[in-house]
Amino acid sequence: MELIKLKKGGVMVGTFRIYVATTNPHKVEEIKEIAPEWAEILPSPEKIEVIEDGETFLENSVKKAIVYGKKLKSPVIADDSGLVIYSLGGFPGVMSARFMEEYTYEEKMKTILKMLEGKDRKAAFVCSATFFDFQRNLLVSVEDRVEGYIAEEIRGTGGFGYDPFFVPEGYDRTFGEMPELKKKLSHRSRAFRKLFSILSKISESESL
Ligand SMILES: O=c1[nH]c(=O)c2ncn([C@@H]3O[C@H](COP(=O)(O)OP(=O)(O)OP(=O)(O)O)[C@@H](O)[C@H]3O)c2[nH]1
Ligand SMILES: [Mg+2]
Repeated sequence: MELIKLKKGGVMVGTFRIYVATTNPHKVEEIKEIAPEWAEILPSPEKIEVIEDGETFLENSVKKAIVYGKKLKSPVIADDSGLVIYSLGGFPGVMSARFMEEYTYEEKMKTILKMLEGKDRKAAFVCSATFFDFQRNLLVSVEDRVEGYIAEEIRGTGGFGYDPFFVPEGYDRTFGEMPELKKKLSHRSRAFRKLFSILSKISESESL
């Protein structure tokens, strides 16, 4: 059975509805911006509690996809992502959201800037993107990252989370100062472009 019934004689005959297994609306917006025309990306109709006890972005991404996919009985995509600072041993990593959870991102970033005094500032954003189709018991996971460094100060108000102090490689402005470039450069757009391209290939192979 074709994964994505979209084309008859090369003509688009429909879209493939996919819910995003997330509580983070910024993620839904960023995934929508890069999704292919055949994918109808929607926020989950319900917020489902997922204990993110995985040690890696991959484990948490797969867990979110399976928990939401089983509950919604619909195809879903999930994203577990975070900031990795190499000189701090990969901190905050999978704890990026839970680090100083009760504080603002401004306060979180100020604390990390203090931790980085005199240290190497190389960092990366990492995103593990997972597709899960409950009916077909099909799960696909990919991961990608954007390398960069932590700026000396917080700059810009675009994007979300730690964007205002992350400078992607090859640029001198933070994601917070150039949110429009995230679409091209970010860990999320890279990971989900990879994922959507794999799903297209699976669908094409099934219709062969
Ligand atoms: O500045 C940022 N720009 C980004 O593009 C980005 N992507 C992830 N993150 C940070 O990493 C954690 C995600 O944690 P996370 O994957 O568990 O997501 P979340 O808890 O927000 O929602 P959910 O998907 O788990 O429901 C959060 O602290 C985010 O701030 C980012 N920060
Ligand atoms: Mg989370």
